[in-house]
Amino acid sequence: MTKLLKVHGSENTFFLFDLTQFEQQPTFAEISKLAVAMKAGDNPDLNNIDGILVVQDSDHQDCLGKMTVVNADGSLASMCGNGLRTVTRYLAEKFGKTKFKVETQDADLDVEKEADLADQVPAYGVQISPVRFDHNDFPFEKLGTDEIHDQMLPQLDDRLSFTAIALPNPHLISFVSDAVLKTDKLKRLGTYLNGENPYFTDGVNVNFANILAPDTLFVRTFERGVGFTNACGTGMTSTSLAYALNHYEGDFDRIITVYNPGGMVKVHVQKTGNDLQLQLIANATELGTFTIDAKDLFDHHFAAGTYQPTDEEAHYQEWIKSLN
Ligand SMILES: N[C@@H](CCC[C@H](N)C(=O)O)C(=O)O
Repeated sequence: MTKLLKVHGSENTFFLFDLTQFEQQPTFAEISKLAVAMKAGDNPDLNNIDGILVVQDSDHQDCLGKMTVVNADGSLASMCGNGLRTVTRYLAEKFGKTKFKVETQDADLDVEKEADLADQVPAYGVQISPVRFDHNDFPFEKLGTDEIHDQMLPQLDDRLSFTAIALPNPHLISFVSDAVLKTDKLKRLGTYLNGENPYFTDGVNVNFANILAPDTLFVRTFERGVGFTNACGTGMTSTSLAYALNHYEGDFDRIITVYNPGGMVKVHVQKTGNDLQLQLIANATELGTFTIDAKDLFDHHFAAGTYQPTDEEAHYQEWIKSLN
């Protein structure tokens, strides 16, 4: 039987799919179709996911595994911060290690176990890298600039200023008022920039952030390949970096607290000269296991499978209540 583990980081929810359980591994084309079919189906245990996190063996030094991110629309993403925490927990428990590396598309990232946030709310810290600003590294064009640092882009909005950062998946960030957060501006901009448009031809994750207090943010993200999500790890990390670059001159070493619709994370942002180091720290929650015959899974006969929940979500929700 095939097992898929349902997980979340700040309610950014995925099926973690360990391909090492197969003698003959499925192709990414099959996994992309699986993500789309799960999302389109009417099974509430399966259709509320943001994507599939594929775990494979890695032959890179110190890496316990490799993570590949498949968005809910079947497209591939170069990185996923919330997903990486859940993959880190999975590999940590599988191999009995607390500090190691995980191979991702563009980098082997340092990951580690952190202190639990509360009883049965385990937390992990993951490095987010590389950091890119230049339009040659992640496509944006016709905006009249090679990099976008807290600047007005009248092509996109007549009032907001923006920063663009790739980690290495692409993010557009705007610091907005609470009033703007309550409008449909994020939905309209996110939908536009992830459809056919002349500026971000490969789409972009769009993040609107509200500054709640010094080093404390609320971030909402319209994700490429997904739409609105409860939280986007690289979105919150890129937004924390944009905040620190806007507020601190020279070198800095700050812990930014970021609230999101699904919970709260900490982002450690460090700048030393030209070197930028980013770490995302928050929960890695296991919601349940979906067990199904491989043929039924890839034929999308999901009714043939069974879903067994854990009781971790109740503990996570208790922790959320304790934040208020
Ligand atoms: N939710 C993720 C980012 C997922 C990838 C994104 N949809 C993209 O296509 O870039 C995160 O937690 O970082």
